[in-house]
Amino acid sequence: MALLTALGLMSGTSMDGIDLALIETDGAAAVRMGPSASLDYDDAERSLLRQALRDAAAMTDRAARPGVLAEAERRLTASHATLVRRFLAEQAIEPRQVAVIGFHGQTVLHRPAERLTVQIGDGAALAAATGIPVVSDLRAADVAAGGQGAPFVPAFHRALVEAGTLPGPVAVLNLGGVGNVTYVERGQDPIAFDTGPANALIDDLMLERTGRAVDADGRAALAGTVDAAALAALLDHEYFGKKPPKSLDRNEFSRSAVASLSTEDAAATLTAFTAGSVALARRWLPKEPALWVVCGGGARNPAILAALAARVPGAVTTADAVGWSAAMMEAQAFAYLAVRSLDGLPLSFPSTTGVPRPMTGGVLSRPEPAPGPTMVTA
Ligand SMILES: Nc1ncnc2c1ncn2[C@@H]1O[C@H](COP(=O)(O)OP(=O)(O)OP(=O)(O)O)[C@@H](O)[C@H]1O
Ligand SMILES: CC(=O)N[C@H]1[C@@H]2OC[C@@H](O2)[C@@H](O)[C@@H]1O[C@H](C)C(=O)O
Repeated sequence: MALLTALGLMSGTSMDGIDLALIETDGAAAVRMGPSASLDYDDAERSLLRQALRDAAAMTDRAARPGVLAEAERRLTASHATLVRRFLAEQAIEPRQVAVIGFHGQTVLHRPAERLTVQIGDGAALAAATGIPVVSDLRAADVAAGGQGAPFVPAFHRALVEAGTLPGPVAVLNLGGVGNVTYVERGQDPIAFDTGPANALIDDLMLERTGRAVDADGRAALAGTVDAAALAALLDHEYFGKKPPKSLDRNEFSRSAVASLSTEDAAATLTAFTAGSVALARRWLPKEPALWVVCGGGARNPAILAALAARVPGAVTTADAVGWSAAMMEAQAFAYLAVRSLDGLPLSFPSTTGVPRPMTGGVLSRPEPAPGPTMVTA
């Protein structure tokens, strides 16, 4: 099949901004990575999204937009449109050169056990604003069919691993707000699930203690000491004993176990918690991974990378070090998934989300056709 040019847009659980990536792909084995861009949310957008998560907590109908959700969806869609238009102008790309946009939106609620996952983001409005077909709501069909609706990046992780020559089995570890792993052995369906918290608890701690939601370069954690009792309490959570498929809501875990510790010791302990939950995830993998490829913002935190290397027997590296993009992996993945959606190919599998059968999905919104020439009659 011919290669299509696709844009992927991701607004992840850390709610720090939007990533955009261009790829060319046939939706199968061929993936060529192109330029990318990001747009940070401003403080007003960040607090609006945090409020949207609170207002979504009581939702039972995924189409409802209680509280600030409607406003948050409008603002978020407008920011995505701004980023797309800015990127196309900078790269001198015409909208008609882009076959599709994969629009993840922002997860505001994820309760797969209740067949409920809610991503805000208006696909039709984004198509109208950009003049490009948009595939949105990519998780909905999976959850409606009984799947976890996450993780969804594994189909892309597999394509990358199978196109390369890395020593296997390979575990691709995404450390965003939440962590998820994809285990890839050549010729087999990927195995994937959420591992536990990645940066979300660390971000929330730092926001509370310093006013800035990041432990930049792991500096606080590297200056602190792990509190063994608090770490044991954190790791004593039923999620880690649960067999995959399984996925997490951003706010599934509490950081109350580190509340009385200094900022440094609390950060060190939460960092060890992230690494420790990945180490526990190994019990669900058929073989010990030879290589762990870390992507997402966690790949930029040396304290997390060191804590991980101390806890897993395989080698630990980053996506950038193997020629992929740690920062853009998810945006690229949603571009790839949008092309698969156009082709009716599966986005998720029984071994990734627990969906009963390989499942396609996504909702396609086409821009209105440009008005044709007006007939002038005498
Ligand atoms: N230099 C850095 N040092 C430490 N942490 C960092 C650094 N840069 C980014 N991060 C962390 O990475 C996170 C963002 O990662 P990423 O963009 O992969 O998350 P996301 O896509 O929003 O989340 P998810 O994958 O869960 O949807 C933030 O939580 C931030 O704290
Ligand atoms: C419901 C939802 O948005 N989940 C996110 C979240 O952030 C990381 C982890 O939890 C993962 O399951 C998923 O994102 C990535 C992109 C995925 O679906 O692969």
